Amino acid sequence: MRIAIPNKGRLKDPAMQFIMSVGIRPLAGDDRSLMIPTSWDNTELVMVRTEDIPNIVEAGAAELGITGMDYVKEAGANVEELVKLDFGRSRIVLAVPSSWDVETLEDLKGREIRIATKYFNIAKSYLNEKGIKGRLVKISGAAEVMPLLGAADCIIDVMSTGTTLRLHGLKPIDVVMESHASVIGNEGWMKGPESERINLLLTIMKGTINGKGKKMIFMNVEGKDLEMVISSLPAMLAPSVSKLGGKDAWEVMTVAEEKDIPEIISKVKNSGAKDIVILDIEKVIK
Ligand SMILES: Nc1ncnc2c1ncn2[C@@H]1O[C@H](COP(=O)(O)OP(=O)(O)OP(=O)(O)O)[C@@H](O)[C@H]1O
Ligand SMILES: O=P(O)(O)OC[C@H]1O[C@H](OP(=O)(O)OP(=O)(O)O)[C@H](O)[C@@H]1O
Ligand SMILES: [Mg+2]
Repeated sequence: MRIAIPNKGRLKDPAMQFIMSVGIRPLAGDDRSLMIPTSWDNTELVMVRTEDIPNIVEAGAAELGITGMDYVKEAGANVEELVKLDFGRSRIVLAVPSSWDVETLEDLKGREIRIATKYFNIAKSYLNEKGIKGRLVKISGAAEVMPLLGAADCIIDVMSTGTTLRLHGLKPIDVVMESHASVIGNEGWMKGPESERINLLLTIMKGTINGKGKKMIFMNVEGKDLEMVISSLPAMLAPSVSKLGGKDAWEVMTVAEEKDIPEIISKVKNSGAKDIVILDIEKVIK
């Protein structure tokens, strides 16, 4: 099985970290190697450009890939979004010069504008859908400088904090699309010879995401305090309680969100819990 992951850009590191957290370890090859065998049998990582991954997966050259959904849409690739990931979030916006007396899309109607973008296809269907007359200027990056240069009037580009837009005298007036990174698959993966292994891998990937930000908490509680401690705990279903040998004491175990841990510690300690142990959760497979 082949998994295509970005070899450059801002999705490269989080994608590799995600693959490793799933339990797939790249087996050291040359730093510049673009095909890397892994600790999983017959599973290799193919290191390619983020924007090429939708086409590579559509062609079946890799069964799975990690890329941005903006690039999936731009490529118009026939692939399936299989696992939504928690990185690569971005917003593609239409931005115009701040000096323009234009606040909404409506204000642009009737004007002939030139729009610089690397998202040519996304921009084309956006303009059609919104009924805006615009000539697209295809560029490969640094879109924000194009209006300053006079190469275009406006841009359609990625914005995250908005700093780059401001720095170049631009303001966003509409969100064209919201994007995030995902694991994508070839449409035919369910019928392919690798389908069982892919399915298992997807289950583990989802389990890894479910486990993020969750902790397991163990504590010892005397019988007289048990009810009070249990009532102050969250749980996926209910806390599990087991008797400690020989005395009226219990071990209580539950799963909680990391952000709730300080409050839980304070509550259960005040209710009489002792020997509180908190452990990381690697995966939660449902
Ligand atoms: N602030 C951001 N700027 C650009 N892309 C972002 C940002 N935040 C998230 N992304 C997402 O990351 C992906 C961009 O990856 P890509 O490797 O093409 O660009 P990059 O990191 O800017 O590298 P380069 O432009 O140098 O090739 C897209 O899916 C995009 O939506
Ligand atoms: O809203 P901000 O927080 O300022 O971030 C957005 C900027 O970051 C990216 O540029 P990048 O550095 O990837 O350069 P590129 O345009 O050449 O890809 C993106 O293309 C914007 O220019
Ligand atoms: Mg970039």
